[in-house]
Amino acid sequence: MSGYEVVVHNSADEVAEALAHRLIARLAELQRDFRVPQLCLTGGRIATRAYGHLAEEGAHAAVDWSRVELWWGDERFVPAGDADRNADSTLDLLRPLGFDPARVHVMPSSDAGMELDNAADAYARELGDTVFDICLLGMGPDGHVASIFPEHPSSYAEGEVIGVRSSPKPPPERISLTLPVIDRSHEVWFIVSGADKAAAAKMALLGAGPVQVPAGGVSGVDRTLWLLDREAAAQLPPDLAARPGLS
Ligand SMILES: O=C(O)[C@H](O)[C@@H](O)[C@H](O)[C@H](O)COP(=O)(O)O
Repeated sequence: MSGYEVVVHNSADEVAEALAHRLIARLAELQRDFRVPQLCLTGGRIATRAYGHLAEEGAHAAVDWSRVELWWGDERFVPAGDADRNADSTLDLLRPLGFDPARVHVMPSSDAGMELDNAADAYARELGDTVFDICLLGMGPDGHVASIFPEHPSSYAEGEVIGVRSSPKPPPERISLTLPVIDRSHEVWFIVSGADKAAAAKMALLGAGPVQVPAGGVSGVDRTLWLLDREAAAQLPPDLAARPGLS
């Protein structure tokens, strides 16, 4: 288990740009070592902005996108094509990069012919013992990550992939990786923006437990990186946060 690094950017857009740049650099590095990087994506507004930057800048980068394996940390259990799906809009944005469909592991939609728990089990089988090189995570104002919510059965869940019911944030049914699977990632990168995240960021980084603040229960094996904007970092002790370029 790693300690964590905290980098504070001036704005949400700077966080999104920084994420895109870091992804390009790290994926290129992994490929130079002849690896097929395993990248786990997240939904949310800040991630979506970052994928926009990635699509623009990634086309000219030293990354062979057809040799990057894509996974998702969670998905809303709604029909394919529903505007609530994380993967559909992300793949639209990333289309210019030319990912290999065989390496794109989308979580099942609700119209795929499986009920929720079977769909979660199917994704667990697809995942097998995959270890993510990089797992991206947004964080909700309540400290939720993926679809693991505080004081909710999802925060106690065992296994690797779970069906989530009665999600405090709609839609109510979701599929999510569990904390143990996220924690076996080599690197976990949080991307967090906005004043409504400040209290949860503080609690997570100052050691709150995973049931109270799921984000606080997460760490990568080699690295746990928090990229925040100033608003989200507003309640952190001053000695905790580095400025960009220092890490
Ligand atoms: O499934 C969801 O309900 C959201 O995708 C959610 O988990 C999101 O990732 C975080 O709330 C951070 O999102 P923002 O980047 O939009 O703040």
